[in-house]
Amino acid sequence: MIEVNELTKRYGPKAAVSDLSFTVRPGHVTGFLGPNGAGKSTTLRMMLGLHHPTSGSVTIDGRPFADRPRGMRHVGALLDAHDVHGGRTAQAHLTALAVSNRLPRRRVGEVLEEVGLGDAGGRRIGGFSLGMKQRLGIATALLGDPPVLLFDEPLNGLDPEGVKWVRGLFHRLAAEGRTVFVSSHLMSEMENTADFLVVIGKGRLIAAESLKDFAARGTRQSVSVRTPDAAVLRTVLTDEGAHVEPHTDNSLTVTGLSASRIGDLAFQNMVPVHELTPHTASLEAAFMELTADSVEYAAGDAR
Ligand SMILES: Nc1ncnc2c1ncn2[C@@H]1O[C@H](COP(=O)(O)OP(=O)(O)OP(=O)(O)O)[C@@H](O)[C@H]1O
Repeated sequence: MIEVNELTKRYGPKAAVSDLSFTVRPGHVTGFLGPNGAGKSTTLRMMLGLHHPTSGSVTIDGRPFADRPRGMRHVGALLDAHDVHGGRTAQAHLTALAVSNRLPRRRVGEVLEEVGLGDAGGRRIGGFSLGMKQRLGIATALLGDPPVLLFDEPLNGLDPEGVKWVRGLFHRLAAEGRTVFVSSHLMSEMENTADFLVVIGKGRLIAAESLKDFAARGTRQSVSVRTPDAAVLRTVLTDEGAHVEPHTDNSLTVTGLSASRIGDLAFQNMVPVHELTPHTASLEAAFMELTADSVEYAAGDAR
């Protein structure tokens, strides 16, 4: 479990992270979402003891990461896929890390296979595509077989097949009981990847909850209803306190009542219903709404 307690990081007068508190639990994939510049990378670096907080603390399973002698055996991280020596082969890069962290050398072959780079182990990293570098970064995080895994934008540069593979891998790692914490600035990337979300904007916490609860915060749920007696049903639903928007094709868009309540009311008033479709709020819409005030640079800012 990762516990972030009232974490603040200032660079001069600017606060990159402000009074941030949240918990990341094992057994789930938790998405760490926020627009560009929200403070995700700064927070991840503080989790790993690479940046010192101005105030507050982060513990991983009860202790700061810096106090963990087992290092890569306890926490695996991918922070920047480009941060590797291009002249080395993937195999040499991982072997150096295995040796310096006293990990068994056999892990090198295992993790290369695991990330689909089994045939590329002998090639120089300088010739790797961004997607291959991401896979190598994931292999590095897995090298120590750690219970806690942190990934900064791991889906960047992956093709659709690669994205599908990463999602499967993260779900499997979480199902094994590990803590999997994954950052992204795109809700679309997290939608089928994470079970829980920690959302930040301008360094502050916006939400820490399940994906389902997060979606429910956004645009209100609406229901499409189609009926030959649109005028009658509109009156019935409005009397019940719903907001009803009529359309020319005998359909209504209703907010403020559930689909089942609308169906019951139509039945009680003998109004035939030809369609009743609930529309849940899109996650993207919820994310845009909640972070709208936190975007550092929006289109139209340039003058
Ligand atoms: N070393 C630094 N010196 C000064 N300001 C910094 C430094 N590192 C980060 N910042 C600022 O802190 C804020 C948070 O940056 P950070 O990289 O953590 O955001 P992020 O959410 O990871 O963004 P992105 O999705 O663009 O990577 C930004 O405004 C950034 O400009």
